[in-house]
Amino acid sequence: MKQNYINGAWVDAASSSANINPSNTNDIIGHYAQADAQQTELAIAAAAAAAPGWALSNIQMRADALDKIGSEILARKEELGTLLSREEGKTRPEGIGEVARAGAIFKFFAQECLRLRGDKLPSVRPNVDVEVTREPVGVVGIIAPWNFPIAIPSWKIAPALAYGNCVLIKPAELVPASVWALTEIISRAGLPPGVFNLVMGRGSVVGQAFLHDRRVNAISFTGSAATGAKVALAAIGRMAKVQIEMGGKNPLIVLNDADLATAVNCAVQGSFFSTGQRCTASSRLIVEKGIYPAFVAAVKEKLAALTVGDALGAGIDIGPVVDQSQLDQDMAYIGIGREEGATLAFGGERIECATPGFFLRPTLFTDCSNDMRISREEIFGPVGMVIPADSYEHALALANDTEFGLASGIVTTSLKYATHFKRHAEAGMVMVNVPTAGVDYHVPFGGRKGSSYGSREQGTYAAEFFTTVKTAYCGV
Ligand SMILES: NC(=O)C1=CN([C@@H]2O[C@H](COP(=O)(O)OP(=O)(O)OC[C@H]3O[C@@H](n4cnc5c(N)ncnc54)[C@H](OP(=O)(O)O)[C@@H]3O)[C@@H](O)[C@H]2O)C=CC1
Ligand SMILES: O=C(O)CCC(=O)C(=O)O
Repeated sequence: MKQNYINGAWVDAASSSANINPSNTNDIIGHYAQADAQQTELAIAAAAAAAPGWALSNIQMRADALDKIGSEILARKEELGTLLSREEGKTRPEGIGEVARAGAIFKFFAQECLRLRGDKLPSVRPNVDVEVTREPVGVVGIIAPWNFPIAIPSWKIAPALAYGNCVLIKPAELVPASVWALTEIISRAGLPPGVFNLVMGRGSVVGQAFLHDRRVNAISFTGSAATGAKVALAAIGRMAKVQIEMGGKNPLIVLNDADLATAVNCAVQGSFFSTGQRCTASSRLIVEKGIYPAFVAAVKEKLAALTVGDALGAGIDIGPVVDQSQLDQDMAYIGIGREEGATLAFGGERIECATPGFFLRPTLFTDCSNDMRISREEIFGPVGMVIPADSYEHALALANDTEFGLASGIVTTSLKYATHFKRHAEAGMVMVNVPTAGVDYHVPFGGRKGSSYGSREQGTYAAEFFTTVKTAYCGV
């Protein structure tokens, strides 16, 4: 059994769960510990005990530890990327790319340790000094999803540690191996016991314990909108700091003046790569009527040339869906699209490969309307849909007509429309002539409306969540 890591020690749990390769369900990657409520309580107690000391720890020591972690991740990116692809199903190049991103994130936050800033200001009163400083929040409970098994945990863990917080992390049950491997690296970085704790187990047990224990000062969650709403309510109910990243129904507008190759590349990458299992996926392609026929024909041609198969295979463009339940959800939405009257222009069926896995042909619906369920609800699979638009103004109105607001993209050669779109797209991240998915690691990540709640993740903006502001007045 791969153990949990609590208070600086590897510990067995009462039970374990099998981690299964979605490309080949005969391949069991390993058995991973499942903490119960009692073990989770021990982890919370360890983190709470370590917090006061870690909050005052030397910033050079924190920077060195994070830098060491980042270096080892980068040095082992091929091995760790292979493991990631084996457990999650994105292709090996995508897995290696994600691991490299995780390494870069640790190195970025290693430097951020050294850049903690404050303000010293004159007071409006005579003979008084005012100082504004940032302090750690304390213990941070991290609840992670399955679709980015190492990048999302890293962009929560690295800033938490950099700003002097203790960490409790619960990876998604479907993908414990990447965070376990990351923990093994962190365990050798010289952090005091209790500063970093891995608590693998069920959301309903471990996640719930984080949410309801007052010693956990902040909760950083990424996952579905349904779970996110429950997490937010529980955290706010006891006044814990909370940051929630959820889904999207991200539009990509293609205008008549777009470069066709750029439009097709953005659409195919954004909608179908990583098996469409990205919250930033382009799940609504809103296409102006003048370019619509050429665009649909070119996307279909590109989809026909893609190879679906074992995530670890050479030359594979699209790996499997993550598990049976996600595959069932994708197939159910394909059925819904047909019933709603959308045209099934490509795919729509499972694929048999050499190994038993959850393979689905990339699927394209055309002639969709924005009020169909497939245009409003997040599918989270390799299913794209094309919605015709009469004009730029019509396309923008359709793009903004959604419950979500994570990413929003446009493909155009017009500076006027690009500039207008950047200003008027109701989303946290706006993309012009680049795919909606695939973001930088050093700038803020997050959305609006039903996609996100709380302050932004990543880049220097992460300090907002992982620190708390103190204003000190001093009579002189
Ligand atoms: N905006 C963003 O940044 C991102 C959003 N997502 C969204 O995440 C979803 C896919 O991820 P998925 O893992 O299925 O999402 P879930 O919401 O099902 O799970 C996310 C995490 O929450 C845990 N959890 C489940 N129930 C509870 C609970 N009652 N209390 C506390 N924790 C709980 C899960 O644990 P368990 O291990 O038991 O499943 C998992 O670790 C998609 O909808 C996608 O859009 C994904 C990535 C990024
Ligand atoms: O698009 C990206 O690079 C990151 C997206 C992400 O975090 C997600 O889809 O869960």
